[in-house]
Order: sequence, then structure tokens, then C-alpha cells
Amino acid sequence: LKRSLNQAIAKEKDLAPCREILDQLEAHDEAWPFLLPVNTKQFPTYKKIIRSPMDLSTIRKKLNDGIYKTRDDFCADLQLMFVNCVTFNEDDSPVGKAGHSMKTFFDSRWAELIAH
Ligand SMILES: Cn1cc(C(=O)NCCN)ccc1=O
Repeated sequence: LKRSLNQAIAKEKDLAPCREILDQLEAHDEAWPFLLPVNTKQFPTYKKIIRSPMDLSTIRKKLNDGIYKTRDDFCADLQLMFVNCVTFNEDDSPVGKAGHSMKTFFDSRWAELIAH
């Protein structure tokens, strides 16, 4: 379906805050477990337990490649990343704690973005 120029501009506006939030997530002190895909050689059971891996570099690539059509598509991949983390890691582990901290940060920034 061909988009008008206005629709293309509207789409760009809608996703612009996603770039901003992603910048902040990547810069977060507790982003280290999420910057790259989980190393399945280091964690051989990961692929068996987590059927849909997701990480910040993959989200960045999808955003840059125009894969996300709406903000909610973007938000769904972040929620997937956090659910994967809770599934695979103990809450009181270093990665588990980082995941909870990053999710709390994301949810508050997302609310500001949507609630204006
Ligand atoms: C998201 N996640 C990350 C790791 C990890 O150790 N990442 C840092 C590598 N330097 C392990 C399990 C997990 O679910």
C-alpha cells in the first residue's frame, strides 16, 4: 500500500520517541546484559528455554530497518526482552536484578511518552 508523504511523516513522528527511549536504555548502567544477543555458547540451554530471543541491538536494527510500523510493535519487543530475562534468570541474580531495574526504567519513560 503506497503511503502518502504526510503518512510517511506521521509514521516518522510516531517512532521518533522510540529512538529517544532506546538511546537511554542503551546508555543505562544496567544495560550490560541486554546490549547484544545472549551468547548461546556461554549459555547452551538458552535457545531451548527461550524460543524468541530479543536484545537492544536487535531492536535498534529493526527500528533502523523500518520493521516497526507502530510504537506498540517496538514496545512489544522490549517487553519480550524483559519476559525472556525473568524466565531465564533468578530475580536475585545480577542479570535478574538488572532486568527488573531496566524494565522499571523503561515502563516509566514509556508512560511519559504516551501520557505526554
Ligand atoms: C539477558 N541475559 C544476559 C546474560 C549475560 O550474561 N549477558 C552479558 C554478557 N556479557 C545472561 C542471561 C540473560 O538472560
